[in-house]
This record gives sequence, structure tokens and C-alpha cells, in this order.
Amino acid sequence: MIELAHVSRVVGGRTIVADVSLRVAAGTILTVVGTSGSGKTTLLRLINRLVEPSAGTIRVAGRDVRTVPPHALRRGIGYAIQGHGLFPHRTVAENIGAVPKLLGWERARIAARVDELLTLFRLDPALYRDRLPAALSGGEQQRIGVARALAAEPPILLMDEPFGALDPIIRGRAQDDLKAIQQRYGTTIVLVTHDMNEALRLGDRIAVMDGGRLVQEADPTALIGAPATEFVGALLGRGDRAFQLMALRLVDDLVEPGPAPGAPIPAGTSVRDALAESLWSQRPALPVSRDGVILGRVTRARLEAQGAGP
Ligand SMILES: Nc1ncnc2c1ncn2[C@@H]1O[C@H](COP(=O)(O)OP(=O)(O)OP(=O)(O)O)[C@@H](O)[C@H]1O
Repeated sequence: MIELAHVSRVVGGRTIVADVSLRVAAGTILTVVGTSGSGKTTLLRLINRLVEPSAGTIRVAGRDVRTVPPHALRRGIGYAIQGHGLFPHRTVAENIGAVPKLLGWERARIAARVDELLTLFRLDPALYRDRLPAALSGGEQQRIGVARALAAEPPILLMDEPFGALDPIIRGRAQDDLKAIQQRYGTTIVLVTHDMNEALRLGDRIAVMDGGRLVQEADPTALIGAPATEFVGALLGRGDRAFQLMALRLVDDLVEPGPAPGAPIPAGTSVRDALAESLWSQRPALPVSRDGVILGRVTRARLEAQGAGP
């Protein structure tokens, strides 16, 4: 668990993080959004002691971070940043294996972990293991940066715009991969992003920063349904909120008995994608299947109702 209590950071007389208190429960994802310069990166860097607070207390797994030497603290906290920060003269395998090597892992264990992570990020180990960062695309470098942060299976992962340079398709996949990894290892993640849809999709909870202050911290449905301030509403984009809600919900709970024409959509499809398919294919009801078996149908009326406000 990560706990911030009344944390501030003042630089040159300017308050860049102002009296922030929040908790990130173990095994959950907190996404941090806000305008440029609102203090998001600083908040992240306070957690692994890349910068020190001017006031307040930060606890990681119950320990005040001031009592833990920074290098020891950072061994248990993965850090992935935009621009990835890869070592240019080391291969992909050496980059990913850097922290495990520091921790004294055996070579075979490091090699196995490198291959496991490359596979997880859909990069063929045989093709990528021995390349230098310069021989990778920007998106590949970014994925290696995230793989490196995950290498020693840290219980906590701090991520600063980790998917910023990725195209929308790879970005969507990288988000899915991150969710899968997080669920598999029970990692606690704090992720800074400019992208509200990314924040809603990944966050168990979302923190909204404005001018160094934490203006709201809530789960995605509560944030969309009841933005605390005008600023949060504007950041969400009022015109999108029905669709944002629909993107969070799955068709699975809306399936009813009965027939529907055409190709089925798989269980696990979001309400938003199902509605889009219903509109596009001009079908007022769609069959829903799981593993090739038809479960029933979902009607457009039921899909539409999911976009209603509180
Ligand atoms: N060492 C420093 N000295 C002076 N000002 C700083 C320092 N570090 C950060 N700031 C200022 O503090 C504010 C918050 O910076 P921070 O990087 O945390 O914002 P951010 O929300 O992550 O912004 P962005 O989304 O643009 O990356 C900015 O106005 C920045 O210029």
C-alpha cells in the first residue's frame, strides 16, 4: 500500500504539490490525470524519493520512505518513464535484466525472465533479445522500458506516460498487457497520463490534479457520474460521458434469452463497442457468444440505457 498524508513540495517559493493526501490499496491501479504542470510527475517522484517532500509523510508498505535509503526503496519500486531511458549501448536483454542482475539473480533465471517479458509484450525473443535500442522503433523501445521496470517483479510500479508514444492500436494492446500483468503479479501501480480514456480504462481509482492540488479521487464510474468540480467535468469532456460509462461496462450482464440475427459478438465486449456494432450493422439486437456457444442476445435498448446519467 502507498499512503500520502498532507504531502507538499515547494520549490523556490512555488508550491508544486499542495497538501495531497491519498492511499493506493495494494494490488490496485491509481491513474493520475490533470493539466500540464499540475504536479503529476512530481507526485510520482515523491513516492520513490527522486524528490523529497517539503511537508507531509509518505509511507510505502507501512514504512515512512524517509527511513529507507533511496537505493533500497527503489529496488522494490519499478519506474517506467516516457522516453523510456534505456541504456543505449546495452542490448535489449541487458536492459531488461539490469535490475535482476543488480539483485544477484542467476544468469539462467535472468534469461528466462527476459524471454518471458518479451513474449508478454509480443516481441519475439529470438529477434529482439540481442538488438540495441537504436535498432528498435519508438513503440518497441517504450515496451522494453516497461518490461525493464517489471523485470524484478517489483510489488510497486510507477509509470509516467508510459504509452505516450504508441499508436492507438499498440497503445490499446499495451494497456491490456499491463492490466494482465498487474492481475497476474498483484502489482500496485501509479500511472500518470494525459489521456482521460486511458485513465478511465486502467484505473481502479483516478486522481485528478489541478495546480498542485488533488481535486478529486474516485473510481471511474463515480468520477464520470459526479465530477467534483467544473474542472474535472471539463477534463472528462461532458459530451463523452455517456460513452465513457459504456466503455467501462461489459455486455455480459445484459444478455437475455432469445434470437438475434447475424454474427455474434463475444462476451466481454464493452457496451460501447456493442452499441457501435448494433448501429453500424443496423441490427436492433445482437447474439452474444462465449467460446463459440450462443449465450443469448443483447438489445440496443438495453445497451443505450447503460449511457444514462445518475
Ligand atoms: N525542480 C524544479 N524546480 C522548479 N520548478 C519545478 C521543478 N520541478 C517541477 N517544477 C514545476 O512544477 C510544476 C509541476 O511539474 P510536474 O512535472 O510535476 O507537472 P506535470 O503535471 O507532470 O506536468 P506535465 O503533464 O506537463 O508533465 C511545473 O510548473 C514545473 O515547471
